[in-house]
Amino acid sequence: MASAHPNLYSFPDAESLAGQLRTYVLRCQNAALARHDTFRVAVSGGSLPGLLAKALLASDDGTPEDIPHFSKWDIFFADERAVPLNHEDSNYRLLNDELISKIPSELGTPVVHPIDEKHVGDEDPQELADLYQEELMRVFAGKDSVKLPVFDLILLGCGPDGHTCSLFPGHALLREKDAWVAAESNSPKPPPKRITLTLPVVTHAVSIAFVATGSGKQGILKQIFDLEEGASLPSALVNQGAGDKVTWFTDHQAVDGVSFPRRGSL
Ligand SMILES: O=C1O[C@H](COP(=O)(O)O)[C@@H](O)[C@H](O)[C@H]1O
Repeated sequence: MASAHPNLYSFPDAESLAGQLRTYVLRCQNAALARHDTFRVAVSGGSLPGLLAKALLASDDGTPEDIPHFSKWDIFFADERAVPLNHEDSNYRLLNDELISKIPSELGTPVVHPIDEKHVGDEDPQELADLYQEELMRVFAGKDSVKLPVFDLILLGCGPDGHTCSLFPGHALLREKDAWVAAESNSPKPPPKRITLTLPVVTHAVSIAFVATGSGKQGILKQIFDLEEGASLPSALVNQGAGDKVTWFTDHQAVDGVSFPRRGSL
């Protein structure tokens, strides 16, 4: 368990949040490119892709640090629903519609790693999860044996029940220790069948960012940051496991009533 605390930021509106999210993501990108000339990022669905697109499709400020080098990006999904890639519930489709399809050609084209569509109709999503884990192993491990992949950045959402990725409160998947990708057959939020990165993979990343906005997140953020009873929620477990590697991007509405100290600028 990490001893340091997560970083909590709160902004007045989506524009200012998106501007700071851009700075943060591009700092992670630039550090990763300096380390290994590639940027391996996992992205969630829900409200995140829209804000991420707002951040990354904005004009640059003219400095070399402020340019997304998408041709160096490997984009994975922090979780995905067991539906075809063109389905309205697909996180791939959402990210593609919001961001990937709108990237100007001069910024390059990322390598995107979707789930294997052939298995979305399976009764049990385990094979879908296993195949996605194999894809991660191909990229992160090659011929070596690696205990856990090291994402440069994982971008997360936080549901009003405290779930993140497709890790839901009280589910056995929260205790998974070995698998990199796990199957969820009974998601309380539809659709029920999904795959998800596991908690050890999420907390092992170099950097982890949550984006949570709006009054609908108020109650759960208070539980996660201020109250003992929130300690077992999946998003709180990420805070506990990764400490100051975690940065929360919220708006004032979402953290209204939260006592945990927060800042307004990176
Ligand atoms: O079902 C999901 O929900 C979470 C949270 O979504 P949000 O709209 O409340 O931000 C999301 O992070 C996850 O990827 C998605 O599959």
